[in-house]
Amino acid sequence: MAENTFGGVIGYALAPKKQNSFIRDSLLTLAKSRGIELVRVDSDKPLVDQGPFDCVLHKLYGDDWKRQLQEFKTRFPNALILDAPEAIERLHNRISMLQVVSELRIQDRTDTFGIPKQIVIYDKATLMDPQAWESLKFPVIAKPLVADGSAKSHKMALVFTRDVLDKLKPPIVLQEFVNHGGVIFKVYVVGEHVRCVKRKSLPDVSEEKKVGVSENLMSFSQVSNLANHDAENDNDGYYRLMHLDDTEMPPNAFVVDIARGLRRALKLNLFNFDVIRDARYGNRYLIIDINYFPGYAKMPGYEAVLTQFFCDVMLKKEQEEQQGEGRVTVSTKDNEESFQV
Ligand SMILES: Nc1ncnc2c1ncn2[C@@H]1O[C@H](COP(=O)(O)OP(=O)(O)OP(=O)(O)O)[C@@H](O)[C@H]1O
Ligand SMILES: O=P(O)(O)O[C@H]1[C@H](O)[C@@H](O)[C@H](OP(=O)(O)O)[C@@H](OP(=O)(O)O)[C@H]1O
Ligand SMILES: [Mg+2]
Ligand SMILES: [Mg+2]
Repeated sequence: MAENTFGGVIGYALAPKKQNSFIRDSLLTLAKSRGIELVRVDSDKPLVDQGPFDCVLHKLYGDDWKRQLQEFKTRFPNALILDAPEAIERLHNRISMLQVVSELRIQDRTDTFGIPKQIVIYDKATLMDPQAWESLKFPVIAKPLVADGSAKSHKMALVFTRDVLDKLKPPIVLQEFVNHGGVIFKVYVVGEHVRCVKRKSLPDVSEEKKVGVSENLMSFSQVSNLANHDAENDNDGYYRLMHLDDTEMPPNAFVVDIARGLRRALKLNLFNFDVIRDARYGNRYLIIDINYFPGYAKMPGYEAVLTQFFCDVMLKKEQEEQQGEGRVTVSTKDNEESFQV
């Protein structure tokens, strides 16, 4: 969208860690130069008593926060909430999160996409029932069903054999581990903007390893965040070893189509998704994770991307108000509201 002059005030409500990484002076300055003021929401005070805000940008959890957003929306119907809590909640469960992928219809003759085979286990009894997982091929990754941003929700285990399943704590998702050359693609979405970057992932598991592992369960957490891997900052040689540099990116148009499809289906503006390329095929891509409001500051030039997005949001809000619709949100389901530029 072309540069516009519609500025506004955006209240941000973020956990301290997210605030530290996202709210940088470089972002504040650039946004300000385009008429966007970013103001911290004080979580010790009621949201309705703060502002006025044209928009509330948030990543906080819990019923009290949801109630506060609802109250704010009732009091200030023209204010935007980015994004709608009901839409975000879909990403808090690793099953509903990926269900949306199967709803996407994208025309591409060479590349295909989907999700790895997975099952959900709610209790120990089912976990110990061989029938429950007989359709799965090992190794599998055990992921907590809940993906609510807690440290616990990122604790995963690579499970090589069935006999260690009893060590897992349901509710979990068991997802087939797919070899993908040790490199993951992270696709950042900010409204219409889509950016794909390469990151470190788990290394492939060889056929020998599948049968002869000494450790049948390997725990890990946030592997793609472990270090900043780029060619210049390759302290442990991973970049060179895993050929991160040589790894071909997925076709950009294909990635953009998936991103836009997901955005529409999820009714979200701010998210990223993790994609791996199935090493068995080379043109088959699997979406394994979708995250609300990810670490945008890790995206090169995030200040310009976010600032443009804020301007686009303000422009669209202004246009819709001028059209006299009064309401700028698009109603979807009962109680669910979303806004997309
Ligand atoms: N099915 C799979 N096959 C191969 N590797 C996988 C698979 N699922 C996950 N991984 C690896 O495990 C890592 C963590 O998985 P996932 O992205 O689901 O967890 P997460 O904690 O939600 O991550 P994030 O920090 O991105 O939120 C991935 O980045 C990838 O390296
Ligand atoms: O703490 P939760 O709510 O789970 O969110 C995390 C996401 O799951 C991760 O995907 C973010 O890291 P990436 O931007 O590298 O995906 C990660 O980014 P951060 O560590 O920079 O904040 C978080 O946003
Ligand atoms: Mg992930
Ligand atoms: Mg995640």
